[in-house]
Amino acid sequence: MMSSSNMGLRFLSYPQRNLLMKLSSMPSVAAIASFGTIKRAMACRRVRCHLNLDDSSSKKRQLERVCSANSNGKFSNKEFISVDSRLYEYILSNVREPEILGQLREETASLRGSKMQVSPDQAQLLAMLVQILGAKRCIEVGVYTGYSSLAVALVLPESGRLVACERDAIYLDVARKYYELAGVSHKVDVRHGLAADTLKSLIANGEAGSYDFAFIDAEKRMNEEYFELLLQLVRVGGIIVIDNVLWYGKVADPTVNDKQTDSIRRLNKKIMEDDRVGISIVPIGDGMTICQKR
Ligand SMILES: C[S@@+](CC[C@H](N)C(=O)[O-])C[C@H]1O[C@@H](n2cnc3c(N)ncnc32)[C@H](O)[C@@H]1O
Repeated sequence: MMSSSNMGLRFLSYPQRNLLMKLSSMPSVAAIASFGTIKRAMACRRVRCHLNLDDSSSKKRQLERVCSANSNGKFSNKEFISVDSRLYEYILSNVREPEILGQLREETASLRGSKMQVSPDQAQLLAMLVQILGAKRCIEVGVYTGYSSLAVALVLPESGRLVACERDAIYLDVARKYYELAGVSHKVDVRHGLAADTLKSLIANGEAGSYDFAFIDAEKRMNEEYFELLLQLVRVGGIIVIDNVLWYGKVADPTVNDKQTDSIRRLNKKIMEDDRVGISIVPIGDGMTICQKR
């Protein structure tokens, strides 16, 4: 049996668990706050903090977690925390993950691309947003094996509908199996094909302005197109969530200029300047932007 302090580890496969334990023993690794990105956390840059090297190691660790945003005094030296592996484990141990989602996560862990899955804390946030909105009509772009879509479908009312867009049929087989097991198949309208085509067909079908909630989590270079199409499909007051907006921290690193990073940066800037939506970047997982249509 797992001790309560290790409860968060139940979310991890054995290789990930081992990796996390290694990370825990490395005092200055700022593990990125994502279940799906623990491997990448090994390469994660240290967060620069004001450290007193004479302090005890526990005090040092505390200071490492509390950092100061001190860019030209613009943000009044506001303090914030970085999530290391121990703190992230604590967060995971406080996530209420439905049993069926846990089973899907375990099954997915052995599949190619399992790191693409959103983390349990992210799925919990998506489900909560759907509930706060009282959403009935939702869209997901990028289903993979169905973890985030199942989290949403589980909290939709019986009359609710989730249009689930995915181009890879093999992943959809797993997703469909879990929709069945969870008893939510009737709420999920699976669309196998390119997501942009599906979104355009919904618009052509007169469904613009009729959706409450959308989640974008597919090919990052397509995000701008997905965002524009979804902005047509979502009603005023509805929400669009975009995943991976921090891109493992690369968006803030001026030395990184690959196409994917550039496209994520460009969209972040565009959305920041876009009066059509209210916005909030939430540093959960690999970063999510919550946009509310005005
Ligand atoms: C990051 S994964 C989605 C993870 C999922 N939201 C979850 O939490 O389990 C991205 C998925 O988008 C799919 N995808 C990528 N490009 C796509 C496209 N143009 N149309 C539809 N699906 C696409 C991929 O096949 C992959 O399964």
